[in-house]
Amino acid sequence: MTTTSTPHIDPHGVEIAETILLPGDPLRAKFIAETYLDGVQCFNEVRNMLGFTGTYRGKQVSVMGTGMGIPSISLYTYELIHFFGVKNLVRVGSCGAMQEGMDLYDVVIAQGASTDSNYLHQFGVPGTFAPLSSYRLLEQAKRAADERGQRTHVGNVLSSDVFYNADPDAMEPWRKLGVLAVEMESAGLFVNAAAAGVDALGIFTVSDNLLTHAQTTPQERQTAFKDMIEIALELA
Ligand SMILES: O=P(O)(O)O[C@H]1O[C@H](CO)[C@@H](O)[C@H]1O
Ligand SMILES: O=c1cc[nH]c(=O)[nH]1
Repeated sequence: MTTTSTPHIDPHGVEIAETILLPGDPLRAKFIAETYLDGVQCFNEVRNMLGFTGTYRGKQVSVMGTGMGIPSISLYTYELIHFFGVKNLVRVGSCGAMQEGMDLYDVVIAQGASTDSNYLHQFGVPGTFAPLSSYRLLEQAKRAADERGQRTHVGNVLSSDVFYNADPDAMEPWRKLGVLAVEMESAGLFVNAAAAGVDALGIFTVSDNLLTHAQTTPQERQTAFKDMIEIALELA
């Protein structure tokens, strides 16, 4: 790749790995880099959307914040894929669980991402496109989780444009269709990956339970999601 910078990413000569972990929170990206990677170099500070490259068990891997919502993750992943040659994009996020039997800190792996966003309309399909994760990455992540004895929920998530919904029952139709959890980015990531022929996955930690209203603290959202991060790093 010959690109040196884009409007939102300026790596100033630092390489970006083919595999990247993508938390919404740039401070979670910094935490992951400082906690798990060796030989870390910062590759992006534009808009404080911190990105880092290092090695994990000898393999090069990058990690970068995406911001919140489909518009934000979509522009960063478009640039990472089309200008910097990134091939495996693994979102590591928090989510709100909406099915019985899901506890705080459980790990959710997205097989697909339904959405209430208009982002997919630009692709002009004469129907509804189902944004799916990469089967290869999904299988690897599930295997890594099983080997750790980690309880996981695999299935559909909802990538919503709305965090504070005017309708208190807005999640009910999705819940009735078996959607496991709500977050705000994966459908944009998955359709960008599909359009470019690269691989993407979403792995989440349950930070909120929409049925019981239990929730984790802001500090925990930044640093306490160890299982999800360690599973994602197995994909490097
Ligand atoms: O923890 P992150 O990765 O930011 O993900 C979730 O948290 C944010 C909302 O608090 C949204 O970005 C949602 O998708
Ligand atoms: O309820 C939640 C929790 C995390 N992220 C979301 O988008 N919603």
